[in-house]
Amino acid sequence: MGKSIAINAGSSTLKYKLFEMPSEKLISSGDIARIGMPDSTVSIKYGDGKKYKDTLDVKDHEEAIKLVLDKLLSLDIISDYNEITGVGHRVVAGGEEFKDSVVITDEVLQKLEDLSELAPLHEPANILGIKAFKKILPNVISVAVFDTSFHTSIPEKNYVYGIPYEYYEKYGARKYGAHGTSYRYVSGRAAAMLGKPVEDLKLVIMHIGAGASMCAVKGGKSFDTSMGFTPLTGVMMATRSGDVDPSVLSYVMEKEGIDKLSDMIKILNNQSGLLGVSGVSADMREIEGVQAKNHRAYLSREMYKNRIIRYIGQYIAEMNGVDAIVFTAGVGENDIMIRQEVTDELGYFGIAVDPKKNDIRGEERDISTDDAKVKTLLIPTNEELMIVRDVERLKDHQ
Ligand SMILES: Nc1ncnc2c1ncn2[C@@H]1O[C@H](COP(=O)(O)OP(=O)(O)O)[C@@H](O)[C@H]1O
Ligand SMILES: CC(=O)OP(=O)(O)O
Ligand SMILES: [Mg+2]
Repeated sequence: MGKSIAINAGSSTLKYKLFEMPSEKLISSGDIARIGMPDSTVSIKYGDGKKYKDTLDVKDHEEAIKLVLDKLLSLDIISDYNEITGVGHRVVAGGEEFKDSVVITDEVLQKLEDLSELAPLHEPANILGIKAFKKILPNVISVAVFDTSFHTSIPEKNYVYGIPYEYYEKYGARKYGAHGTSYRYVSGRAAAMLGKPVEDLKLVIMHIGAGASMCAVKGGKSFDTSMGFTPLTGVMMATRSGDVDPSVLSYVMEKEGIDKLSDMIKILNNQSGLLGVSGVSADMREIEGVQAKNHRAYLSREMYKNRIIRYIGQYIAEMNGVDAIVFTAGVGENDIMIRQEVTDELGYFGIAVDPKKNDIRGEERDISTDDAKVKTLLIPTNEELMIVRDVERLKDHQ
């Protein structure tokens, strides 16, 4: 018996879950959201139904990690850090090196630092979390669980870019994808809900939050996904552009007098997407609050939806069929209107959502109409559960 904690640093959030292991009983969960934006929110659940909530400005992931470490003790969730006997970290990029979760040694940590370029918004925060917990718990097992692992099944034809092949061979310039731990969890739950073996299913999963991606899961394995070499491509996101013709970059750089391509890529990562198009906010809730009177906010939301619709069509074609589509992550789990509006465009495929069943947030449910040919499921993701399971698995193999 022991307690394992999973740390999940997203682009705008820091989430944790503390489990009693091996029973997988949830002891506490916490979510710091809107990191780097005004009025960040802190929400912690612990004890028997106790809740702690606060609104303050959390400027970066370093502050967020300090806050989590502080609250674990000050709210009496644990009385000593040493009660924690396993730590698992979400790490976004594993490159071609890490195909499975791994115990973090100094050598592994160095390799993660080297991979930072593959997930510039995430890997530095993931590494901060690893170091902060190593400092207070130097002798406790610490495991990295990679977003990219689930995507190692993607066939070559889907991960090689149409650029000179030597760039892949020499530098690993290929599609790696992200959100794989979420896709792993959600595809398992989808199969359970549909009462069929995952091996027999074709799924399109939409992990749409601040970071957003889509995955075609065929027979339980990732077949294609929308994020690329880094988590910048694919659908449009909170601050990330999604797919763009690369020629736009050099053209705009010349016009705007931007000298370095890395600066332009930063604009695509941090100042684009919902934020860049609307000029209002990166947060879908704020966009929805003003879209009726602000055309750019309305447009940004229309674009967000349209990119999702486009990829659903693409993945149904690529898999030559689909049994179910699944909504998950911040927007997917909570935004009733987005789910309705997206699926309303997909009637041709036999997809139809029942507005009554869809009137729900953050709970597992089949939201399709009774006669829908293709099911639409709402499945809250649980990356943290997959993370502590991997800690447990690797504990025995240390
Ligand atoms: N009720 C809601 N309606 C619409 N969007 C929401 C709602 N609740 C949360 N979101 C969106 O979810 C996003 C966060 O998604 P999440 O998956 O938790 O974060 P991250 O991508 O940082 O891991 C935020 O951008 C927020 O706008
Ligand atoms: C990879 C990625 O974009 O993650 P998140 O959605 O947690 O920001
Ligand atoms: Mg996330």
